[in-house]
Amino acid sequence: MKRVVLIRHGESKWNKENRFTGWTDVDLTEKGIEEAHKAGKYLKKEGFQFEKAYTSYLKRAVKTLNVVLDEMDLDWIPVEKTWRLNEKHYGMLQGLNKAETAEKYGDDQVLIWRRSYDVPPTALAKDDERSPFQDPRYKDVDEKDLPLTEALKDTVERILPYWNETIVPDMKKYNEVIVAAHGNSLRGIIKHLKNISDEDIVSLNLPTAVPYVFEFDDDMNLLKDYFLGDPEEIKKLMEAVANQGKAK
Ligand SMILES: O=C(O)[C@H](O)COP(=O)(O)O
Repeated sequence: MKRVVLIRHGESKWNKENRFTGWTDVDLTEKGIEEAHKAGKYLKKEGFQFEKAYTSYLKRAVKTLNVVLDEMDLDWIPVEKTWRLNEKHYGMLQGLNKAETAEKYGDDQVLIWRRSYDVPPTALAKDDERSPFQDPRYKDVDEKDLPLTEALKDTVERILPYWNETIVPDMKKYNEVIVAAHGNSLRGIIKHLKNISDEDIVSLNLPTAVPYVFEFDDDMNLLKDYFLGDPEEIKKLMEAVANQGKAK
């Protein structure tokens, strides 16, 4: 059996302030670091032995992964970073408060921007200081691949080549790997793995730093998936994420 664990980063400073983050590189809060420690302890207790890890170019995911691996005494395993696992790019919404945006444009519009499969927020200008075109970390990315905004569909389109061409082939030699990424980039992977419809993916909300385990047979056919943790608590955390985009 093969196992891939997906984990969203711990609480970030902008999660705490309820701001759209996307590709903005914000740090974890103390609570976020604690959440990552808790996840690492849990994974260790359950006997996971990751052989490789994958994460994004954004520090909230990188640092979460480091804390998890440290808790598991697995600091030494190979870690591959890729821009393809970055969060969905939130365009002009990046930096805005989600509840205030809902007060201004309505809960329904914010739900479309956050969760619809194919409607992106307004794009950033290429020369906006927040644009990835202005950020040296993306200098090796083909310009045609760099987003100025994204719907989940666009996020899925840039993640799937990485899933299919890097992670799946790696699973020929590894039995257990971990992917530390973001709410929406992971929703994209989960949509693909579980064949979730464009309509049903709207209601999937991932809590921060809760390990989500996917078990596969040797041919990478999905056998089962489950969160590690108390189901009631996880349900409450998911509802809280959903409510972040509602007017107060
Ligand atoms: O980019 C963000 O703001 C968060 O990582 C995910 O936000 P969402 O739950 O509003 O999509």
